[in-house]
Amino acid sequence: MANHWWEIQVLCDPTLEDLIFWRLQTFGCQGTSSETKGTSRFVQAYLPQEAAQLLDLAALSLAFRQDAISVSLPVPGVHWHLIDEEDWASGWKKYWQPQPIGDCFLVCPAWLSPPEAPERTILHLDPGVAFGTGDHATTQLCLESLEMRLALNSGEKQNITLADIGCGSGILSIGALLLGAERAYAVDTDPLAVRSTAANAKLNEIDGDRLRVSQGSIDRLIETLAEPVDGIVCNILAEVIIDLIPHFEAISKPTTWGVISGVLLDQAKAVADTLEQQGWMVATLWRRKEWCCFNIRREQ
Ligand SMILES: C[S@@+](CC[C@H](N)C(=O)[O-])C[C@H]1O[C@@H](n2cnc3c(N)ncnc32)[C@H](O)[C@@H]1O
Repeated sequence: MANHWWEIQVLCDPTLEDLIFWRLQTFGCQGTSSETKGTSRFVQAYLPQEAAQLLDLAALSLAFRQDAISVSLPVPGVHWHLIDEEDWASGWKKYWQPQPIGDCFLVCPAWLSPPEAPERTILHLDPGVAFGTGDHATTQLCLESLEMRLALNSGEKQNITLADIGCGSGILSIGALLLGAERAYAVDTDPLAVRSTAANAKLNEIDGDRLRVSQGSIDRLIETLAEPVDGIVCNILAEVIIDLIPHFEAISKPTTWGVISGVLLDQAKAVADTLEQQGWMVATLWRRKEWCCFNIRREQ
């Protein structure tokens, strides 16, 4: 029995209520209620915290939006928050165990002792409230892509620099640095993520000069980077990524590659079209569950 729950609140046109209930139940919600608010219906649903991550909730919200648009009704207002977050902060840790990712990594919660003589590279993590425990398919796809780029090209990796846009817990930057990249420039619009990335860099004994983290987005990188980077990682949502892609060029050189995730399969075409329009070639497209990850490079 979970102690900590997502409370999902949806304010919708009454015509959409059944469809919203169906989506919430399919999503795994275990309790729902609804009431009238003015001319709308207010639906609440509950889900154990460990059953969904923020990207899943954002995807659910997108599905509500698309349902409404497809029948020309107003887009529902959707909010979610954790109930009992204070207890959750210590409670959820019980459920998180060391997790192997790809061929190289073992993501290890900071409060557990890592295995002695590990065969894998240990990535210590305490994400706090930031996204990026390694549990989500998109984070895994990005780490595996970085592994392919860095571990498999060991001769070329020494001088690699990386931009990590939407760094969350810092897991991707830290993974790249542990694989031998020289420096990562990480940004996130959420100040809690910035703090989490800096703390996780310390946990992994990564020098502050190798992982430079600041609050902001790609505009912050454009302002501050003295030179273009060798690689870009960006695991956010498709709508955000589509807006960011036209700015990738400003921090790139002709050989720059990218790892892009946070994209649902049915949004892949829109992202691929934008990449192509902006001079990026999709080298591989990996998928896991309903998510995909683009490995891209500049079109020569
Ligand atoms: C899905 S999490 C990814 C975290 C981590 N990189 C990973 O792969 O697990 C997305 C992160 O992007 C941040 N974010 C959202 N929009 C952004 C934007 N426009 N620019 C930079 N960061 C953004 C969020 O605050 C969140 O921490």
